[in-house]
Amino acid sequence: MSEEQRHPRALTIAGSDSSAGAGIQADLKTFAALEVYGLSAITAITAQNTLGVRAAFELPPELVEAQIDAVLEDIGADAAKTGMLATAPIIEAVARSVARWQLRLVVDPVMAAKSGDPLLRPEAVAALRGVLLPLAEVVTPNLPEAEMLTGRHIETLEEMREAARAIHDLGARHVVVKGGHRLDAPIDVYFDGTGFSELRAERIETRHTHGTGCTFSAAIAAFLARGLAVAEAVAEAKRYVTEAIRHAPGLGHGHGPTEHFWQWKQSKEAQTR
Ligand SMILES: Nc1ncnc2c1ncn2[C@@H]1O[C@H](COP(=O)(O)OP(=O)(O)OP(=O)(O)O)[C@@H](O)[C@H]1O
Ligand SMILES: Cc1ncc(CO)c(N)n1
Repeated sequence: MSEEQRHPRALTIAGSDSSAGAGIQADLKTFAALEVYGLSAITAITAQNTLGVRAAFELPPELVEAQIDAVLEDIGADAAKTGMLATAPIIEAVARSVARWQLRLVVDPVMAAKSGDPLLRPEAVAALRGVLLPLAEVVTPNLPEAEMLTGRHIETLEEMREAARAIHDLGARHVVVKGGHRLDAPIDVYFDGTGFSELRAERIETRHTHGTGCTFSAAIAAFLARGLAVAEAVAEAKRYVTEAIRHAPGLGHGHGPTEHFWQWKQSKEAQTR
C-alpha cells in the first residue's frame, strides 16, 4: 500500500465561520493538527466573529450533496463529522449521503453559537432527531442541545446519564453529553449503550471557548479515522480540546478561538533553545 493510500482522512460537513474559531475552519485545523487529511462540504456561510453571528446564508442541499460526492468519489474518508446543518432539507441530503457512502459519522448537533445566535432552524430539530441521529456512531450534544433532543431539563450528572440513554434510544450508538455549560467542572457523560463513564478535566477559567464543541467532535472523527476505538477516540479528543482551550491565543472581544498547534509551537521553541 502506498503512503498516499494509508494517510487517514476525515470529512467535515459544517458551516463556515468567518472568525475561524468554529465550524469548518476549526474542524480543518483540528484534522491538520492531528495529522489527518481534512475534506470539507460547506452547508452555510456565516458572517460572525467572537461576539456573535451577523448573517448566515444557507447553501442549497444539492450543492452540499455534490461537495460530499465530489470528494468521496475521488479521495474517500475514514470518518466524517457534521456541525451546523441549518435546515431540514440539508439534514435530509446529508443523511442520504451518509447512508450511500456508509460513513462512520460523528454528529455534533449544533443548534446555536456560544453567543446564543441560532444556527439551526427550529423546525429542523425533528429531522436531526429522526433522520440523522440513527446514522450516528457518536453524537456529542451540549446541555441545551441534549435538552432540545430529549425534551427534558438537565442539570445533574444523573440527569445527564438519563439524557444520554434517551438519545441512545433515538439510534445514536455512542453518546457524549458535554458538561461545558455547567458552572463547576466540565465533566462529560459517555454512554456506549451498555455502560456509562465520565470524561473529566479541570475547568479552565477563560472566555475563549468559541468552537470548543466543533473542535471536540472533529477530534473524535480524526481519532476514529486514525483507527482508534470509539471510547479511546472520545478520551483522546477530550484531552485535545482541554489543551486547545488552555493555549487559546486570546483573540477578539467576545468568546475567542482556541489554539490547535500548541504542540507544533512547543517543539519549534524547543528546537530554537
Ligand atoms: N472552560 C472550560 N474548561 C475546560 N473544558 C471545557 C471548558 N468549556 C468547555 N469545555 C469542554 O469542551 C468540550 C466542548 O464542550 P462545550 O459544552 O463547550 O461545547 P459546545 O457548547 O458545543 O461548544 P460550541 O458550540 O462553542 O462549539 C467539552 O468536553 C467540555 O467539557
Ligand atoms: C459555522 C459555525 N458552526 C458551529 C458553531 C458553534 O460554535 C459556530 N459558532 N459557527
